[in-house]
Amino acid sequence: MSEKEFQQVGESTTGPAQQNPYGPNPADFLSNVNNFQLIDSTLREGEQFANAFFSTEKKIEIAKALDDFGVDYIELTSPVASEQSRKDCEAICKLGLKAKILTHIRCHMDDARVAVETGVDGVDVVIGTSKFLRQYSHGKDMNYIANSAVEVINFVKSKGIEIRFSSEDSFRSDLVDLLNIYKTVNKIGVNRVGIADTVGCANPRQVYELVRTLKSVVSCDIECHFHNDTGCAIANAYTALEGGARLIDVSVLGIGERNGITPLGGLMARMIVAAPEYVKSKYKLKKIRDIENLVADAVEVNIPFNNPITGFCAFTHKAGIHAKAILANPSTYEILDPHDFGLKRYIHFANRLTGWNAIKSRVDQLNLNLTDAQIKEITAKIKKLGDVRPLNIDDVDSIIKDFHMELTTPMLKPTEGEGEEEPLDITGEPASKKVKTK
Ligand SMILES: CC(=O)SCCNC(=O)CCNC(=O)[C@H](O)C(C)(C)COP(=O)(O)OP(=O)(O)OC[C@H]1O[C@@H](n2cnc3c(N)ncnc32)[C@H](O)[C@@H]1OP(=O)(O)O
Ligand SMILES: O=C(O)CCC(=O)C(=O)O
Ligand SMILES: [Zn+2]
Repeated sequence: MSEKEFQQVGESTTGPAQQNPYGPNPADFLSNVNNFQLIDSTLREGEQFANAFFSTEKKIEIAKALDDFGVDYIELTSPVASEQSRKDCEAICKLGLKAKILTHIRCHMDDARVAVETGVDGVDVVIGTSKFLRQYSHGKDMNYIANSAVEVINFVKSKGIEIRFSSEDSFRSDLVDLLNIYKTVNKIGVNRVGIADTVGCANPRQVYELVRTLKSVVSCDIECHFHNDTGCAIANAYTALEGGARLIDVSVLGIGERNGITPLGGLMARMIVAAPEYVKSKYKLKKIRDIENLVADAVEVNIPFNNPITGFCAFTHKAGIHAKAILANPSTYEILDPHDFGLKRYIHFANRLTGWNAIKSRVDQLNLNLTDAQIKEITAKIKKLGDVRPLNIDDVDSIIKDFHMELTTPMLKPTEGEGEEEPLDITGEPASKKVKTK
């Protein structure tokens, strides 16, 4: 459907989010909903998306766009993945971006030695702690994991750059194992610990509980990484922040392994409702559409129709009841203000679910003078035609203009023998059936 089929309505609303009664509970002193940071992993997790191939130039373009948007960190593919990955990592480090540059490695000295030479601001270290990964991925026990974590962390710290330790598959790991390893790495001064829902199995309640528990055993910041296999990635990120996590991993459009992780745009939609001032002051929300288009083009996908914020109908209102209320006050059916994202709202009135209020607003836009009764009559014609086929804005405008013209043009008297067959208008009704009163 083209934009032309919609009527654009309204100016910026006065902060519907601020009136949201479901905002964070101010009594929750651990919450970081008003004080979170973003680690964008489009150039790491996102490169693991099935369709992704980023040339050096494309990586640089994406990194610059993310930096301009205001993400706090940009995470890059491991420099040991390939020779070009290492060179790209070095090239991005040299750009002098405001965002800190991280690279993501296995918990192994071989990887760490290469990582610290790239010029990154920090290293994200990960190792699987669940039974599945310990048995079938790397084959190491918790004791070995703890020892190699300590070695890698101390080494990276000695280079004067940030270090984060994360357990892969945290939600299928033994809680005691997890807390022990996190306590160990916290003690030796890791900058952050990470929780990863690697298979997307966690729900928001489990996330909240794990973050709160972890918060009671470590003093460093907590980062969270959520896969979206069961559709909880945004909700889990939000509850992680409520529970006291400080950093969330995102990628543009959520691209990553399988169906990906918490999407940057979707998380912004959630967070602007919860913390409007913080989000608006920190991130250039009007850039979201451009960044999504950039990445969508790069990995050859379309933006999903139901994407938060940028889905083609994210701010399009259709049913008559909705349209009437939106025209009166957009907050009736919008929790997000499209203008915050440099976008517009539309009323889709060319269909049989429309109502006379929506049609009246189109009549006003066309600068025509018709009574409410006349507009209701036009609405009935639109619905009648809308029962037969999909409509577009030109259909509706023709019905309106035709009706108006009939009102304002004097009827020609048929000469004898002519006019037995009255002309039908676009809706198939005799033109003379129109109400002529004002
Ligand atoms: C959940 C995640 O997304 S984690 C991040 C995933 N990212 C990547 O995999 C980056 C891209 N990967 C690569 O380029 C390659 O897999 C490399 C270069 C890292 C390794 O390649 P290869 O040496 O050929 O090994 P391969 O990929 O087949 O297997 C992974 C190896 O890493 C080991 N390993 C896996 N995870 C870890 C870990 N967290 N810490 C230490 N070692 C690990 C495995 O035991 C296996 O070692 P093996 O050679 O003894 O079998
Ligand atoms: O490093 C991390 O925290 C997460 C790694 C990852 O991509 C995952 O576990 O899904
Ligand atoms: Zn992941």
